[in-house]
Amino acid sequence: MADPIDFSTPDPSVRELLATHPDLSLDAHDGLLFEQVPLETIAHHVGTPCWVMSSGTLRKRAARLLGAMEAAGLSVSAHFAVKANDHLAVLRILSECELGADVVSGGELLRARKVGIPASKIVFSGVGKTDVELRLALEERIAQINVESVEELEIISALASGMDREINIVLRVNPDVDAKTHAKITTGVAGNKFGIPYDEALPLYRRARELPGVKAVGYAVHIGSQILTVAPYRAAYARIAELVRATRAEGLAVSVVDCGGGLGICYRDEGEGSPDAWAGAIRAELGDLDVRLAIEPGRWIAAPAGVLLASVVLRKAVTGGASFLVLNAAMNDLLRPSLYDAWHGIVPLSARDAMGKPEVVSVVGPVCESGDTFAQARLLPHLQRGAHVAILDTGAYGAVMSSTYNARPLAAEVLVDGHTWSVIRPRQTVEELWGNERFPDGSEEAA
Ligand SMILES: Cc1ncc(COP(=O)(O)O)c(C=O)c1O
Ligand SMILES: N[C@@H](CCCC[NH3+])C(=O)O
Repeated sequence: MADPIDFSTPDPSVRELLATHPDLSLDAHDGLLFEQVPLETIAHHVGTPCWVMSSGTLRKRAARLLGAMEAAGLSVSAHFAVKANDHLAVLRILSECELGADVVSGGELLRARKVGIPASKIVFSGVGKTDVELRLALEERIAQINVESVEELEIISALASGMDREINIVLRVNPDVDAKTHAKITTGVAGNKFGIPYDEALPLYRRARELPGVKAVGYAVHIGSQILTVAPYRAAYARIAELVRATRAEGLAVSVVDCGGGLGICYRDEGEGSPDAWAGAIRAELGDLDVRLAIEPGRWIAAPAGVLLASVVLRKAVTGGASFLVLNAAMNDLLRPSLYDAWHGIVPLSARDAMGKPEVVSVVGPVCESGDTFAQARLLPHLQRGAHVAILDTGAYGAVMSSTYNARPLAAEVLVDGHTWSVIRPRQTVEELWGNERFPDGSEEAA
């Protein structure tokens, strides 16, 4: 007899999706479990939309990544890319796993410090750090600032000298290597705003050695996100190795290479980026350089550790076409499908629903934008009004990219750990949406 949840479709079935998500399972009685917690329980008590993060998945994936580096014989300091998920509870778990932080704003820096990540384990990237943010980094004495332009180098030098400080700087190089990822998340080809053009890196390194307040210690490279093959990494690292050798040939010391992040995950059926292959690329190209190595992973650790729970508000029938399944989650919650046409698995929470007769539907949110679409022409089990679903792989670039567009309060967040769960951010109230708004006459209430 055919497996009732293994229906034939170009998209992965519920069973196939669960096979690539080991901490999600379908229990005949309790429905979809994250670790050992029935997600229906959370939907029932907390309501939807609701983000759910798994502590166990975060820990396992952090350990797996660090283990791959170690197995390759590499001593690497790992800095979690806080932009992927900046919730304090998530950062605390990852800091307990020995990860430092890669930050791109003063706010992220302070979040990392708030959970006790030592300044010595914080690196600061980004093309437009403000003076206020740079002063904060200098005051905190973070490990290094990844510099993205000559202009920024001069600003940091002036600020640091004014504060009588010296800070380690690493030049982020744009190696002009195509990461073969989505155009909106590639960062390492000429023309992207990120990094210093390859040919300008060594002259700038020379210049940095002459400037007060800054100590050039190495190079960084980050070519993009959701990278699934090792070839772009090898190409980028080979160029960095060449640069390190050329720099040393001039008698200049280089002690750090920051290999960036970008390792991709399996959203659909693309297979996930391999930590072993990534570690192999680092070892092959940079292993004999005698430098301190760093990585900045975000998505690979956090994305599969999160789901977004939503309810079916209604089914909208379309004559002669696929019905719309309108959810109570929307693009203001999860922006990735609207922004990048990203594909996310959608799985019913109830075991009975998950085994329902499949049909082709379009899954949309209620926001007034045609782009507010989670899935087009998706084969899903038949779902009725009120049914709950989990949108998978939303632990990275999910809640952090939410907005309150259409006056929709930010969704609640829950953390599961084994059999237990807790609310780590209550649902925002409508009153909180306008709590900071004032009328021009200074009053807080409409007349
Ligand atoms: C400088 C830098 N480091 C690390 C990351 C993390 O990337 P990912 O989440 O793809 O690992 C990013 C985001 O792409 C980044 O811009
Ligand atoms: N926000 C993007 C990734 C950008 C990574 C940051 N440079 C995503 O959801 O895939």
